[in-house]
Amino acid sequence: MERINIEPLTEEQFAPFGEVIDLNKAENFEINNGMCTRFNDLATVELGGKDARPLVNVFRGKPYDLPLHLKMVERHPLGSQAFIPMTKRPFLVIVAPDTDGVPGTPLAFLTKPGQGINIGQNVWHGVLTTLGEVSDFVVVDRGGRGENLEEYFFDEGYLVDFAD
Ligand SMILES: NC(=O)N[C@@H](O)C(=O)O
Ligand code: NI
Repeated sequence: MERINIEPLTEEQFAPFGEVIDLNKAENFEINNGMCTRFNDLATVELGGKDARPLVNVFRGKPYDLPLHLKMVERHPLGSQAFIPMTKRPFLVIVAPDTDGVPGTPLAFLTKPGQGINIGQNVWHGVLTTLGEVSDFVVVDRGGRGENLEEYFFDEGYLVDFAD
């Protein structure tokens, strides 16, 4: 089975697939008489299709073991999907390029503690992959009419782990 090594998440490498949400780099300013810092406009919410509206959700992810046998990636043709961790725990992000409607070789990234991601509309990705312990994420994605989930099951799949 082909192996995929997990790399540190960088804006550059993730740029073709979406945005990295990092409060250390985000636009921010003081509000409420200096009692609050607003980290502003962290990601672009993409909403396509009929009656589209943003959904604000919490996903409580159970931890996966490594090595991970990646059997499937999915995409959301009608909208983006942002994952913002509610705890400062790294998680695994898997994305893949599209080649004529079929995912190419996936890439695997490990976030820094507290970093989130916004996966672009119609971008192939692995489902939320939590590591270590059950973790909550704020997830902002698209609601409305139409089918917003396309799944692709690999013949053999990939073994995802840290390099030896
Ligand atoms: N199914 C669902 O809402 N979650 C997936 O889209 C995912 O990317 O985790
Ligand atoms: Ni998804």
